[in-house]
Amino acid sequence: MTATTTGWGVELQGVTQRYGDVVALDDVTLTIRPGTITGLLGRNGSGKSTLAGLVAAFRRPTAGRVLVDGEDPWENERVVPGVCFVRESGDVLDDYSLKDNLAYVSGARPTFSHELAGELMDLFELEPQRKPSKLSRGKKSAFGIVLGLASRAPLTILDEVHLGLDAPSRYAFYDTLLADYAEHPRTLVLSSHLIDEIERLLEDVVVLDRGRVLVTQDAESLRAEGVSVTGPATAVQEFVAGREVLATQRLGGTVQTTVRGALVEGDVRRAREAGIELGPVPLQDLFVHLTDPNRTGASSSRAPREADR
Ligand SMILES: Nc1ncnc2c1ncn2[C@@H]1O[C@H](COP(=O)(O)OP(=O)(O)OP(=O)(O)O)[C@@H](O)[C@H]1O
Repeated sequence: MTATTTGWGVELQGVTQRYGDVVALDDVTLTIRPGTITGLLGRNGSGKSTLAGLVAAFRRPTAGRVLVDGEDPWENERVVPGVCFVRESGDVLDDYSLKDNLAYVSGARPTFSHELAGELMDLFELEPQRKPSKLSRGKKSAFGIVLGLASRAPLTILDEVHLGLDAPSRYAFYDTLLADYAEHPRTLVLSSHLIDEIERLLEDVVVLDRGRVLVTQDAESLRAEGVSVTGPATAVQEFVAGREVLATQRLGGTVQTTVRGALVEGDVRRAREAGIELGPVPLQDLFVHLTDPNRTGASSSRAPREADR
């Protein structure tokens, strides 16, 4: 295997995945840059796990092409050992101890770090002699994380693995992930519908919505795209005219509108003169607005919904 230090990239070209009548992914084209931490975000059922499963070569797409480090991963002896896909459900040998599971995985992963595995086992207080079937949900998730991070695979996909962890364990996971990523650059994909906690980790963001790509962008520019505009109703209405309005709330004569689209030169001065306050929008809020099923059109401006009035 030619594991690079900067990780493997992923490309999907016109990928469709059907399960009978269900179209889980619909003509998806996107790139995951090598050597980045990418957030694979989307509401329940949006197709995140399906996409991850295709990249990990668990199945072949109904149509389109999946490329991992430039090659089709399906039954690919070079690529498959370099892709580590950890699901919350956990793909472990339930009748074997954690220690035996670690031995099994390390044998299949040339990049596996026993040192990091040991550190993480201690951090999450996992006893090597225990069997996965005897672990609590949180400890099971933690063990998945041990396998995922210690594998140091050039492409690691962690699918909702942190959801079962309590808050201290989640923060320990985020810190360890960042520290290890800094020392051992690779491609990490974190799938989640809970964004507030992981957003500080993300360099790139892919948002899926009902099987389609809604956003694929670097996190910094996506953050800069969301602007909260607050002030007197008429002034705000004039200021946001021609912009993509994601949501509007009214409180008496004051209106708070969330718009998508980076500020342009002169906006800050114009806002100040009109008595308008401009502020950032958390990625989580932007995600909620973008994936709102009542939202029409991804790029056009729209009038506030009735419910907003
Ligand atoms: N094996 C399957 N058979 C039939 N339908 C499936 C199968 N796996 C997924 N689906 C359907 O495909 C769609 C996408 O599911 P997927 O699990 O990929 O979404 P997700 O974004 O990972 O969801 P969640 O956040 O709830 O885990 C859903 O409508 C789901 O019901």
